[in-house]
Amino acid sequence: MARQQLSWPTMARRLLGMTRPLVKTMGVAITAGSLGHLAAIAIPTLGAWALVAVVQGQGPSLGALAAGFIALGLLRALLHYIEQLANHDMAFRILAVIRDRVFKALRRQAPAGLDKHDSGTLVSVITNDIELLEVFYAHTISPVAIAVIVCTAMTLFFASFHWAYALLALAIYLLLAIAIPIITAKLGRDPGRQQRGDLSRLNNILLDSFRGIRECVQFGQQESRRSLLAGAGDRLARSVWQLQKTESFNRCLSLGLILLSYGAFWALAGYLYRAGLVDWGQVVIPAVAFMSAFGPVLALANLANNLLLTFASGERVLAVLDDLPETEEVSGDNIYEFDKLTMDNLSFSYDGQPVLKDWQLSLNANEIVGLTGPSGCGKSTALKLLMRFYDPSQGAVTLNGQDLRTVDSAALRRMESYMTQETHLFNDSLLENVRLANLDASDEMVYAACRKARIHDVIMAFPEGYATGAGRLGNRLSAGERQRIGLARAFLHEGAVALFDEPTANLDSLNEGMILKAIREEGAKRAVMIVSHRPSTLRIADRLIEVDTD
Ligand SMILES: Nc1ncnc2c1ncn2[C@@H]1O[C@H](COP(=O)(O)OP(=O)(O)OP(=O)(O)O)[C@@H](O)[C@H]1O
Repeated sequence: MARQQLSWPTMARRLLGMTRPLVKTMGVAITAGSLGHLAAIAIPTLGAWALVAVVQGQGPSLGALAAGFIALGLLRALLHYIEQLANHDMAFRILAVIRDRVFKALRRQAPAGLDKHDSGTLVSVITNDIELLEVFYAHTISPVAIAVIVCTAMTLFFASFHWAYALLALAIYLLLAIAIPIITAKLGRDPGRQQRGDLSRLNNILLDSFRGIRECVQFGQQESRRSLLAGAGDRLARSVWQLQKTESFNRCLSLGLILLSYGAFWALAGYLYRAGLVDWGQVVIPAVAFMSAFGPVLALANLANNLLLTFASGERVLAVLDDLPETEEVSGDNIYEFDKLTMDNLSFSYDGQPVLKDWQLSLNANEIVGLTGPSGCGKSTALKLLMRFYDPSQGAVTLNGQDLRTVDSAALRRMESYMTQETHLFNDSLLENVRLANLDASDEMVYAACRKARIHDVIMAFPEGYATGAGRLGNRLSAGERQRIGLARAFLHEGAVALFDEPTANLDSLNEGMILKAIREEGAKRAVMIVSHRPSTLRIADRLIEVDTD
């Protein structure tokens, strides 16, 4: 992930940009929220006004007053409901859009781009980080607008009694809504990032430990693993604690300021009264309104607390969206015939680390080419370049003479199948696990591919046969059996080119012989490249390429 550190305004602008299609819903939330807060402030203010009026002998009837309170209360409830509904409707719609964009970005980057990420971080981004953006969409945008509207309305209301009230209120609002969030943001930004980072580190260690549980047991590493987990848990607890301290400080600061402002308002009102600038009704009514009007601005002051985590998450989500794929998808014409795949003077580096240098290689229709060489010399990397998971740093891979960088990506995937050293089984039936190599294949075609890969009898021995769920089998399939499922997929794929990376590494000599015979038969209708260290496997090759690292 591009670990960019975005400024809060940049991030807010980018996250805000995603709300454009839902601007009407946001308008409803802001209108309902502003009116709802004004209705809430009007309840105690109406009480104060009635009190003053009664003392002056011209109060409203009790019935009218009660009706006013009830109407304002109901209005407040209804408007609050509408505000929350609109905000959450908008937030969850936007989260769906962001999730979709993140998955699209991951698809664009897969498979090569994803090698750079650890799966724990990606899982955190896809789940927790996106969820946390809800705070921004449901509890940040409209509260800011609502606070601006309500504070402006209240400042004007106070000015109608005396300009000094308005000035004091405005100063307090600005301190609460701007100064305190800025202080909190400064203090809490690093702890926020730290907390998100520590959480994904903990996820990584957990996933890693699950995957390596057998090695832990075999090599007696349970205790060291436990202390690694405990250490990550402690680090997370410390960063959460640090964040909590910032939040508590923020709350103390805002509540302290509000209490001080009560005193300041009463002192100002007392001064104005003694100076004969206001009557006592103009003391009580604005003072009660002042004390009741902090809801929206307090929400704004507390917002910085929530935004610390939300923006740390936003940074990670945007980093996934901004990550560039290793290779750009190309859309062009379909390719119907396969003639030749070549590497011309090709060099390739992983992040500046050279792996392949001046490679020359060709694979013709209906031939089997063996590729061998010392471990780490770049054989698997060469297959990935033939699949265009990566583009070369120098030179080119060409298909029928055309640079792979200009070949239609979907057509290329239809033309080439690639069996890797590890076969991943999805949590689906074995039938579907094989069929994913060719979704149009009938059940009979899947069985035939499995027979060729010498896995049919193994599958049929399970009580549910091909319907057996791969997830339920857990680790029951041996490495060789998994590998043969990978082979069955390669046989089922109808592309003109089949690339095999160590297809017989986990097989006994009997199975190896049978599978090589099947691959040999494939070679009659497809171009096959086999990467292997085994001379017995390479014997079926028409041509052998030996990589020389000197
Ligand atoms: N995604 C990657 N990022 C960085 N380096 C990588 C990556 N994949 C492989 N390498 C490095 O590139 C080199 C070539 O790896 P590759 O897997 O292509 O070798 P190989 O010849 O297939 O090895 P083996 O015979 O052991 O399978 C190795 O040094 C490996 O560590």
